[in-house]
Amino acid sequence: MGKQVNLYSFPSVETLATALRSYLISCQEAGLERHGVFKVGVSGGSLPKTLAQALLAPAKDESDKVKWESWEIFFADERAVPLNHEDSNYALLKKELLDKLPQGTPQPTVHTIDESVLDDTQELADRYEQTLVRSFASRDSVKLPIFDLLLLGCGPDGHTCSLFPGHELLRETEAWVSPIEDSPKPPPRRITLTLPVVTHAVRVAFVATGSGKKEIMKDIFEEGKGLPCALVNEATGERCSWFVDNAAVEGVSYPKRPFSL
Ligand SMILES: O=C1O[C@H](COP(=O)(O)O)[C@@H](O)[C@H](O)[C@H]1O
Repeated sequence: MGKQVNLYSFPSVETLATALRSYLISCQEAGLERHGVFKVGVSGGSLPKTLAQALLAPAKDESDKVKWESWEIFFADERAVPLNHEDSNYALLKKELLDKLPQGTPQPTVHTIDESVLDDTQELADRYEQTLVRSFASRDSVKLPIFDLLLLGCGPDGHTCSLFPGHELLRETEAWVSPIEDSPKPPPRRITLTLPVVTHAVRVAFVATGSGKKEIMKDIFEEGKGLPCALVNEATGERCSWFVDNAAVEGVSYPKRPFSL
């Protein structure tokens, strides 16, 4: 396992959210410096709620400002459902965060899936890949997109994005976005960023909270076991940071670091 992965553990989700805010602002500023925008991929599951806690807090000062107008938001994975469906990762982000932005806040650019091709997951993935090509290819490497930041979750089975343990998709080397028709977690039909895209990001941050995650955290950090989250750790090393609460890492021997930027 990549020895330098940063594991930050906090006594509460509230303290985690405060640190996550500082981290996001620093990634935002680095993105702005790099290419004048901040390109971030977000996940579904429990992440949007914690993200909202981090980002909806009022700025302490000018240097703590979320520059929403510079944010280009993509989805690390998405379910093949309409954008207003309760299983949609976009709908979740909208409900938890986007709809709660104070009135008058400049809007981020949000890149959603093309709802007109939901019945064909390969086409859905191809069209989302084209969305990435339009945004990334001209400025970044055309071989792989380079996200400024990917915000990922960790499922209780060690999955991240819609990359599941033991699934053949973990061996994908060409596509940027792939379809999956047999997700073990419902709904079964989804699209996901592939592992090479995930591990190519400038920074990767996992957010995992609650005691329900502690067994899988032991597996990921102590044995790896080829779990998708462990594969990301191994490939990204110090570019990867985990924001967890103490409950999620109870009994995990991997050294925790005090949070610093
Ligand atoms: O199905 C999914 O699950 C993962 C993990 O979710 P969590 O609720 O355990 O945080 C999530 O990251 C992914 O985006 C989602 O589609």
